[in-house]
Amino acid sequence: MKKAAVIGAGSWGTALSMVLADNGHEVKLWTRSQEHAESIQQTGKNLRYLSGVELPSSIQATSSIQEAVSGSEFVIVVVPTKAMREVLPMLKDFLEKDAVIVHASKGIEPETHLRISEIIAEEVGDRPVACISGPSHAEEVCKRQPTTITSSSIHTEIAEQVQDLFMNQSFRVYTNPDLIGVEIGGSLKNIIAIGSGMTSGLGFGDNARAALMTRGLAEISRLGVKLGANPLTFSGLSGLGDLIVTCTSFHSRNWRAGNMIGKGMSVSQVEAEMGMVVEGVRTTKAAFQLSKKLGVDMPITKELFEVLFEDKDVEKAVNALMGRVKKKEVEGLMSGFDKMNNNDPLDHFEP
Ligand SMILES: NC(=O)c1ccc[n+]([C@@H]2O[C@H](COP(=O)([O-])OP(=O)(O)OC[C@H]3O[C@@H](n4cnc5c(N)ncnc54)[C@H](O)[C@@H]3O)[C@@H](O)[C@H]2O)c1
Ligand SMILES: O=P(O)(O)OC[C@H](O)CO
Repeated sequence: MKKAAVIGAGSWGTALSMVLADNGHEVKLWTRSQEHAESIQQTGKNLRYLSGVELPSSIQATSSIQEAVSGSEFVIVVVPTKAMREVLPMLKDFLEKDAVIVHASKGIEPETHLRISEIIAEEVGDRPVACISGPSHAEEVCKRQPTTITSSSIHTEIAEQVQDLFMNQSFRVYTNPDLIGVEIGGSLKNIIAIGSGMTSGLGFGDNARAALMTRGLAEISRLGVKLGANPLTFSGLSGLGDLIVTCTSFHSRNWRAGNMIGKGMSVSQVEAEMGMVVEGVRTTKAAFQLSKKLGVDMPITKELFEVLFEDKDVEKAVNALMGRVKKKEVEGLMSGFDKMNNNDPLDHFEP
């Protein structure tokens, strides 16, 4: 039995608390407001974010970050990316010496272009950090439906500790040492999910969605490899896996946001309507900036940036993508494979 603090009682923090409680760990779930903590304690439910779900009674909700973090061996941070710089300084002084920080959020910071593990390093200093990411909608995890994710850390033993912490019969956890690839894949799929929702909002069908997902993965991989990721990570759970789930599910906030924009709503109207974080909007800005800085061609991200931040008409964005000059498919996709040490890509996957 381990002691764990989950920082952020939105849908994902709550679902992860359930996995940890199911595994017999002592779980403190930190909420931003005292009222929310009291409501969870009194009703045994998170009425705001996962209303129909009965939480294990062992989960202790608290609005005291000191109470949550002190004594915890694992601190799982699950707030939206834009809240990281507010929350991390609040918990920093209460961290135990050997506490492992795990983050489960998916985003890149605009302007700095930092991944979340890099923001953590800036805010709390040099500590063991892991990221968990993969195709995992909270709505299904809390029903204990089969889910697979990846635990990633540059320290193999930390990734494995986190794997052991979360893994159970309905929640299967793999490890991957490629922290850059895992964080980039999980963050950038949200951009493509917004685009996928837009195509449905515009009335397009399966062909358009499949095109966007495939070419989206190509540009995610191009940027990731430029940043130092292993290209094969993008065909794993935190890459292709998460892209599939987010681009094809009504659970996805990013997909739903794109769908509403495709039907004609403005970005601000959509964000107000959702009431939950839509990470892909800010990440589109960050990825667009990064692609320009690094000279990486990301045509889908560019068009979505113009729709989301420069009021470009969605249909004009589609026309711009479809009317690009002719290209070879495979050459661009394969660039970066030379970074692999091994000549046989299949050797990189464990059975
Ligand atoms: N929902 C999912 O199924 C899911 C799955 C995997 C990953 N994620 C990722 O997890 C992260 C959190 O998503 P979520 O679905 O739980 O979001 P959510 O909108 O359901 O909840 C966000 C939580 O963060 C809190 N919060 C917001 N701003 C804050 C601030 N400034 N300070 C402190 N707390 C603040 C909110 O009160 C809320 O409890 C996102 O990065 C998301 O991409 C979500
Ligand atoms: O609801 P979304 O679009 O934020 O996606 C949630 C998760 O990232 C899916 O794995």
